[in-house]
Amino acid sequence: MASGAQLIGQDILETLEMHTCLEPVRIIQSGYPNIEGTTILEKRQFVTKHLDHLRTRLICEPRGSRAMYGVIPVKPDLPNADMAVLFMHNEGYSTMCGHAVIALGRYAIDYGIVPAVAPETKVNIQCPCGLVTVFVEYSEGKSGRARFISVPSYIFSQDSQIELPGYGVIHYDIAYGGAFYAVALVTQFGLDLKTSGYEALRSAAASLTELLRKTIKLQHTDSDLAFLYGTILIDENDNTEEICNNFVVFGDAQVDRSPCGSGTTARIAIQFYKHNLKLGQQRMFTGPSGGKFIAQAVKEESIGAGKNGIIVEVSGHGYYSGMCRFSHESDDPFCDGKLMD
Ligand SMILES: O=C(O)[C@H]1NCC[C@@H]1O
Repeated sequence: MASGAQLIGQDILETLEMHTCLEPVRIIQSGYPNIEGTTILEKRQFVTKHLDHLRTRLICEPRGSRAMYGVIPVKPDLPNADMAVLFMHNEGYSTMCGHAVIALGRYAIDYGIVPAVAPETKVNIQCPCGLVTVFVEYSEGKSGRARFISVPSYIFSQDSQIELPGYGVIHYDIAYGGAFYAVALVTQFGLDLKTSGYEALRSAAASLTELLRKTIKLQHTDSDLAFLYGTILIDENDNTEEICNNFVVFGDAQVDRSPCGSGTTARIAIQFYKHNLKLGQQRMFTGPSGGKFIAQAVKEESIGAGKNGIIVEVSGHGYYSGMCRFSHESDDPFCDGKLMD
């Protein structure tokens, strides 16, 4: 096909495509209508209520897939934020996303949102969960690896158990890392992270998430954040120097290809508060793609009500993979996309 071919259809949406450890980061560049709201959580409510057809159009098939993940840049409402973002996935809008902020750190430099500073550029990104600071390596005109400092992570509940039909009694913790995750040992499901198939792992984790969403009540000072985002299946290496494996299933049975940045911060909180990790001690995490993050507990901080949380740093590398221009035709019965397998 000749380059410069004309795009047929209407309402062009332009995106920049990145990924971190294979987990997609589809960043809206143009075509989104004005997003109303003063605070970032009001903006998140606005897109949920009024613009969700654009999320499904961009995230679901045929433009995306069950595994697609997107970012909508919005105007920040915190004075020290360089940029603000909403995150979207196959079911709705996330409150935190580590793999995306790792990619967005580079994007902020390369697309002129912040001036590049060598050897490391600081970018403050306002996320629905709060302000996340990203430090991006920069040398010889090129941005690279990034480390982010997240909002405080903490254990919400620990050593709980529930009867999960088809699997038996499952013991789990719930931890917060900008979003709430259930964390459970994979062996309880009769599975193994290295040898069990992807589908078996996905459906085990999704079943636990679904049951817990129906049965437990989470609390957060912002009620918009008080929901269970997903489940992290882990193996028994919290107290060793081995690589920690994360199999993270979030949204509607969406499998994170990366080790999951926010899940990693939640997991570090569990390791730290269960005395399996000290301040400053680094751990390597890997996910289904084999891509790796390095994380460490940086310091404790009060989260109110006499409780402490842990500030976690996670590092990884995001990469550019292209740009897209999407359209739709008004007589297309699938113009707003559909979630398939
Ligand atoms: O890295 C993360 O935090 C995200 N990846 C997909 C699910 C989470 O939002």
